[in-house]
Amino acid sequence: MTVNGSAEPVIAVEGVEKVFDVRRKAAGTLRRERHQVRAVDGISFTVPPGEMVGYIGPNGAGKSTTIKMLTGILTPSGGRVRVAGIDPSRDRTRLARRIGVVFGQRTTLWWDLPLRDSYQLVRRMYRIEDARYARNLDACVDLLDLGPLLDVPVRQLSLGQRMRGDIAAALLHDPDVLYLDEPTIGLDVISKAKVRDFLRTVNAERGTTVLLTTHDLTDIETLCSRVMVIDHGRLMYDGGLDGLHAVGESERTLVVDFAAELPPVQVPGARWVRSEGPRQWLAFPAGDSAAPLVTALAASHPLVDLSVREPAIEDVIARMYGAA
Ligand SMILES: Nc1ncnc2c1ncn2[C@@H]1O[C@H](COP(=O)(O)OP(=O)(O)OP(=O)(O)O)[C@@H](O)[C@H]1O
Repeated sequence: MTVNGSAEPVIAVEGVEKVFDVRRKAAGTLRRERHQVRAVDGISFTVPPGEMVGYIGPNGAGKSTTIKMLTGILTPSGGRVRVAGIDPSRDRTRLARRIGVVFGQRTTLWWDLPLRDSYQLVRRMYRIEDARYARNLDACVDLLDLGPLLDVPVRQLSLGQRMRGDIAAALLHDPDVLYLDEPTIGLDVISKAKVRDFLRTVNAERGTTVLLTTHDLTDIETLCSRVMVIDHGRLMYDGGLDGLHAVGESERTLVVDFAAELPPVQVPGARWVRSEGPRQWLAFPAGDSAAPLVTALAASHPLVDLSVREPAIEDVIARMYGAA
């Protein structure tokens, strides 16, 4: 990748705005009034090559609009965007060779074609040379377990299989930057883990820069060193996940099944939340490790089972605003 090794950011966004003109019916009349929606309202950030950044926020916050401006689908109303040194809205075709895009909610594959044929079309579209295509396809097939799926039409794939197929398609041309919009939405636990492992490997081995939009905090925790939070079109936070938890005073929950019904247990570092038969819920700061709690509980009471529940990203954000 050409920008790798230099201090140049691969994504540079400076004071970017996107205003939509919409017409809405005025209350109590049949008239339609003009109205402006500031979907993105003056955002600035840079992403150095090889970083994996989470881009999160509540519904309607402006995430997709930002990503569409970074891919060149939408032209900003103001400000400046550069991706791999290219102005996306001016040179979308050139940019397409440098970026890969995956939307969890829809496929970029050909519905009636087997995966193998879809990949051939991608190869022709991007004019990927034979050796590189073979190398990238082999790596994706291997790491994403796509071998048995290559001859299956896309419409017959499960959501998790299709998502793995989509991610491979986005990487065949070796993009510098990968945009992922809800890549684990609707997937089961095993498929989610596979997708996350794969993304980590791609990032580590190829140095691909990743911008990830998700509502699943575990995606962010397992993949991203940095998170940006957007709300009402503005960047509310840009930093490490620990900082977000601290600002949001967020908590994780330990769900413990004891061998017998017990009075509320008291453990240092945790707060009893509720009990239901032998099951108890204990909250602890999201930035802390669960290990000392588990050790303390196991030492004092026989345990049958336990699990840790992550705070929903909406809760973290809601608390963040509550604390602000
Ligand atoms: N083409 C459009 N025309 C008019 N308004 C739009 C358009 N696209 C987005 N918006 C508005 O811009 C705001 C931001 O939308 P956007 O889709 O970027 O949010 P988001 O953060 O991606 O939300 P979600 O998590 O629900 O996908 C919303 O108020 C939305 O209704």
